[in-house]
Amino acid sequence: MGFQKKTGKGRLDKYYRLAKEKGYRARAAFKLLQLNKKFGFLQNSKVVIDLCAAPGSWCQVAVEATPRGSLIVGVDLSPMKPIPGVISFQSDITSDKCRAELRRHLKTWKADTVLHDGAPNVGTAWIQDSFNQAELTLQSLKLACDFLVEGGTFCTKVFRSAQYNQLLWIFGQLFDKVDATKPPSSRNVSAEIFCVCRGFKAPKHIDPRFLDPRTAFADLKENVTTDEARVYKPEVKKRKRGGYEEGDYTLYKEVLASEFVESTDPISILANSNRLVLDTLEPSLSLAALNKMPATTIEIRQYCLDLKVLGRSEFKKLLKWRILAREAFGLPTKKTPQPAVAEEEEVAEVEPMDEELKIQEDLQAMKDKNAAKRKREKRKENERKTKEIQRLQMHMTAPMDIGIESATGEEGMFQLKALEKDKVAGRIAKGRMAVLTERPKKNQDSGIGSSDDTDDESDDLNDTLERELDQHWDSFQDRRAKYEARLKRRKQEEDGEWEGLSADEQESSDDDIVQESDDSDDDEDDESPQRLLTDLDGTENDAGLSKRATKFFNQDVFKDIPGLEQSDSESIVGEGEDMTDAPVTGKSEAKTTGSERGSKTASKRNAKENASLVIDDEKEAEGEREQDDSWEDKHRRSDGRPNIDIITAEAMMLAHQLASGQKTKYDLIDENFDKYAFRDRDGLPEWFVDDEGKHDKKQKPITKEAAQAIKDKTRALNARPIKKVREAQARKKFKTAQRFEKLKKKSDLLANEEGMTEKEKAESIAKLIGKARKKAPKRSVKVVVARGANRGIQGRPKGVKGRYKIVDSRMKKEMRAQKRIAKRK
Ligand SMILES: C[S@@+](CC[C@H](N)C(=O)[O-])C[C@H]1O[C@@H](n2cnc3c(N)ncnc32)[C@H](O)[C@@H]1O
Repeated sequence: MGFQKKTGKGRLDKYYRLAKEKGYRARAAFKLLQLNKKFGFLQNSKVVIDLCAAPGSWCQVAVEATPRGSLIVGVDLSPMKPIPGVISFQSDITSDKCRAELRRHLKTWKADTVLHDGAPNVGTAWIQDSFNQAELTLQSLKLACDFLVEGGTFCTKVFRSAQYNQLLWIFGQLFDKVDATKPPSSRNVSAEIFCVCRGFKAPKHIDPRFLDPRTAFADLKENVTTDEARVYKPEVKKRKRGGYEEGDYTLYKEVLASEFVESTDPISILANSNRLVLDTLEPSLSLAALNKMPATTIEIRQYCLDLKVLGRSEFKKLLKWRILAREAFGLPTKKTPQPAVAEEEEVAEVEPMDEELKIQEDLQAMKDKNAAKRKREKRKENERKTKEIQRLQMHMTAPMDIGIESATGEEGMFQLKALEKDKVAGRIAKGRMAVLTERPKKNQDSGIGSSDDTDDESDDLNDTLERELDQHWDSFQDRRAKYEARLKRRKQEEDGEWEGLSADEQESSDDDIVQESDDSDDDEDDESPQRLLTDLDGTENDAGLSKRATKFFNQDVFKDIPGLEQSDSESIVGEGEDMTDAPVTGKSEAKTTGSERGSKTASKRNAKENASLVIDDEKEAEGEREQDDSWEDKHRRSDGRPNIDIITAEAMMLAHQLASGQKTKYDLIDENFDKYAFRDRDGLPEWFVDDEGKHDKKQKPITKEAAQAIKDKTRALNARPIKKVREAQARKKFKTAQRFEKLKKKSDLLANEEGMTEKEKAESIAKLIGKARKKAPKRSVKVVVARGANRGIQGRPKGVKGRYKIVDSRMKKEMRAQKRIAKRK
């Protein structure tokens, strides 16, 4: 017979695993451990009887929990592997033989505790199963009453069935204290419950009716084996515990077939008779008619010979035959119109049970199916979530992705479907169109609501406009916040560099900023959003110069430069823009300053550049500013500091000089005004200008420290593992963390385990840790066969490094032989 894995009902649960780990033969061990922990009856038990003990886990627990040298006797229908310290034998606990055997083992002793965890073969109808279980419990109680010492304990399994209350009542009569409990290790799906009956009263005389299932479960027994059950479920064989009927002491019963046909209770005849007689010595008209009927086939005759061997389908055929016979005899049947109420019932009796059973079965099947489906879905959902979290932890996904995915579920907040339902999507689409098409109209119109549109439409338009204004206002707020932050940052960076400015000027500059924001606030009333944004930037003053440019050119140095005042604002704006927004690089500074000095070439170039910088359109300006913003955002770290990677020794040296205060930004700018800055490039070929551009720079001296710093940096970069390796390392780390987390959970579970001692807990946890620990790789041992030059040598063979083992040709065979012998033992 193949081994069947217990996967049903989630059998491989934690207790199953724990039982395996601890060497218990069944997970049931934990039920007794938990019961004993709660009621503590095994500690003082010197004699224990375990009824229905196989495979023996309760016996194992009993050996552990009882005082050393206690007598433990286990009995079961099935054979049981021996357990040290336990006497076990095979017997039926309902038999007298079992009682005698127990007596033999106990001699004159009495048991302190009787355990019973018996379960008869189940799998038929639930009512039948539970009744059999209750019967078995009563049998075990009977044995307990025979063997228990006064004050002893009886611990038994009971099903929460119709007999449960009767059993509890009987326990109550025989014991001082009865506790019914379900230990945590007992599955919730199981109807089992455990009764711990303490303080056996040991009465001199026990009313035999207590221990007789016929009387103990008197009013329930009839329900269990009805005639219908016997006919429709003939495979459920029931022992005849009720004894013989009054005055009828024969087991074999014959009934005339005509009687069966005429009877109003055909079921009881089929259930209680052995044979339907079709031929009698005395002539009978009705039997003759039955014999002549074409429906009385050989098959039917065979069925009538022995009713006890018939199954459900045969009984059905007999009942059909009966109906045909009744029709032939003119007796009322279900098909005929109902002449008499009394006879109408007889056939109708058969159907309800059949249908009811079917409906019940169908209902149950549907329920099971639904429950399974729900469970499956829940499990899938949980698995999906776990995976997502893992992916997130491994940086394989962004939290946003989860949001999107989860939004696709039923509860998705932003489901388009849901929007469609509410017709919101349509409204949104409509609103958008309105924005695009109605805007120009609005400018032509004198005002909102002045059009001839219907009220609804104008309301929609108002809504849309309002929404749009809100959006503009929000984006304006965002941008203003960003702008102010940037401005502040710049101011901080440049503090001290504008030493030439007086305090008043500084104040005025501050005022300017306030003014700007005020302006922009005022502009809020202006309906053009573009204007809002342009003013917000506020980098220009009335003359078209940026503030910084104005400050710059207000310096005394520029006072005497002719043409600067009348220089077109566009070019100055360009310069101003360059000064403020472009990143400071030697080259750009050189260019800018070159133009300022009025050098012919540079000014020409600048004129070109400035021409390209001319901003005729506010939108374009805005776009550029946005580009600058994004450049700045990109090149700034989250803490607001510039994100510059220094990769050349020259840059490192400059950075060092700037950081140590040896030089200022303006020193660096000044240094760039050299002979190379004023080259006349007019008329030169492009390739030449390009090539010159690469070299017409002053070679700056590089300090030893800067060179070393760059070298170190490069070395550190090179020493860094490649991306793949780093990912693998991260994965490994993550997996280890996961394993550790699992281990922690398991240990917590074990630590909170009720049915274990502290020592056991510590041992189990140590075992878990041992398992989780990465095993050290086995050190390889070189096997050297002792032949040739190695035959009979002492010590390390020549040319062999590391661990070694010398073997000879016999060793393999001898080892195998030893194993064979050990197996035979
Ligand atoms: C759930 S198992 C008992 C498990 C046991 N307590 C343990 O811990 O290993 C139920 C046992 O009851 C036994 N059993 C059922 N009817 C019995 C009977 N009439 N006499 C003896 N044993 C019976 C079955 O053979 C089965 O081994």
